[in-house]
Amino acid sequence: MKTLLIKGCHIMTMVEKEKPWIGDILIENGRIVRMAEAIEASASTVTVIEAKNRIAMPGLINAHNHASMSLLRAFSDDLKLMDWLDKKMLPAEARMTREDVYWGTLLGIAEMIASGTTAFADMYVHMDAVAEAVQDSGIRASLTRGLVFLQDDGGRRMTEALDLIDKWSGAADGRITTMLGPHAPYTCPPQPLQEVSALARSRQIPLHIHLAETREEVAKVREKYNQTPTEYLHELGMFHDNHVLLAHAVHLDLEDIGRLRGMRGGVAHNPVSNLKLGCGIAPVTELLSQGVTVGMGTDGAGSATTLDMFAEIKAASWMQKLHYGDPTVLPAEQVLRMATIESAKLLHIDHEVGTLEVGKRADLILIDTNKPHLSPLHDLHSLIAYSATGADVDTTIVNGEILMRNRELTLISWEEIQREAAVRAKRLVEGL
Ligand SMILES: N[C@@H](CCSC[C@H]1O[C@@H](n2cnc3c(=O)[nH]cnc32)[C@H](O)[C@@H]1O)C(=O)O
Ligand SMILES: [Zn+2]
Repeated sequence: MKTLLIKGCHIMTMVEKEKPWIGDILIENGRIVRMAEAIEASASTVTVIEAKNRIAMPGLINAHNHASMSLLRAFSDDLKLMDWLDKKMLPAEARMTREDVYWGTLLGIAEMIASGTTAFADMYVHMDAVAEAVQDSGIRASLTRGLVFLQDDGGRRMTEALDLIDKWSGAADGRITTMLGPHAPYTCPPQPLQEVSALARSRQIPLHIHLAETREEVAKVREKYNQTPTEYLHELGMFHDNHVLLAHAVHLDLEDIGRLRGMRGGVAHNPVSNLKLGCGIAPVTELLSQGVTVGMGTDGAGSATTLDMFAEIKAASWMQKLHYGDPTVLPAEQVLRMATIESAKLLHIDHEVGTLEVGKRADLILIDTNKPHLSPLHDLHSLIAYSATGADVDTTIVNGEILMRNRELTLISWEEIQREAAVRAKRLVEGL
């Protein structure tokens, strides 16, 4: 039996309104089996982590990503989203081989593990390679083959999407789950969108889609269908009896927010990507007040340039405070819950992860507070939300397995990833 004992840490469970306390965490066979003030190591205990000055919290969950786009980081910044996508990303992506996607995804995963992310939702191509990277690295992920329906491809994308689901759902000790991923309202006409929604409903597969990211998108959809993007999806019946993960949801009017009320799934807020692309401020406070689940993601490193969820946590809270001119909006504990348990709900894995609770999977991180910018220890939620960065995470654990210890990756080799990524990244963007 694999046993891990973490001793003497501040335990921040992220269960609503629970105050942090100091104690030990016992992990057996990938699950948290006990949390108490003092737990003695037994003979079968394999590993003991002395965690004085550390804060233990649930691993962060990145609810919207294209991990392999890490290969395109800092290649074409400061462009409008549609130019960025059409002129830079899509041509570079058209060159990507399966091996490129494997190494690109590992690059993204290395960054995620090193900044305290233990699960992510990914929409991309060559998803077999993404799944293999998830399997090899020990992280958890919800995977979907992105479906753009602009040209007839003889059903190839859809076949790949279904193959991913059949082959990888529940794989890697249950670390891999899958979704169906129509890309966005402006790349998916009504008929295929309706078909994918119906298929998702009949097979009870969650959906993952971009929504209302830019003003241009709103104008495009208005011109084509005389509807808002949210209305378009709603009228097609997508939200009816489907779990839907909506990425962005920046441009929603009050009626749109009403359309999302009571939906299964919810919104993945990507504040840094929205800021950097000048998209706008998503109506997070209104969505929350209507009871819509709001989690958090980074989007690909091609736009956000970093996969550090601590940057998203700060941006999310500060954007709402700025928007309302009110510092009481989106407080520390709530924004941390968005990056953990609320994101877990979007990935449909909240029964297993997202809080530190006995019986749940041991997906957790240790943050080293023995640093000037993390002292003193007044309110730990505030400290983590507003002062910590990904580089303060010193240990990352998924399913009870240590993926990073004292900032050293354990299962994957940074040297190898760096070497492979550098060569591939160069080839992908040559001449673009
Ligand atoms: N191009 C693929 C579909 C890939 S799905 C994931 C796509 O989302 C794209 N993407 C990344 N970030 C964003 C974003 O912020 N908005 C819209 N699309 C994005 C990304 O470039 C990638 O092409 C095909 O035709 O089969
Ligand atoms: Zn995206």
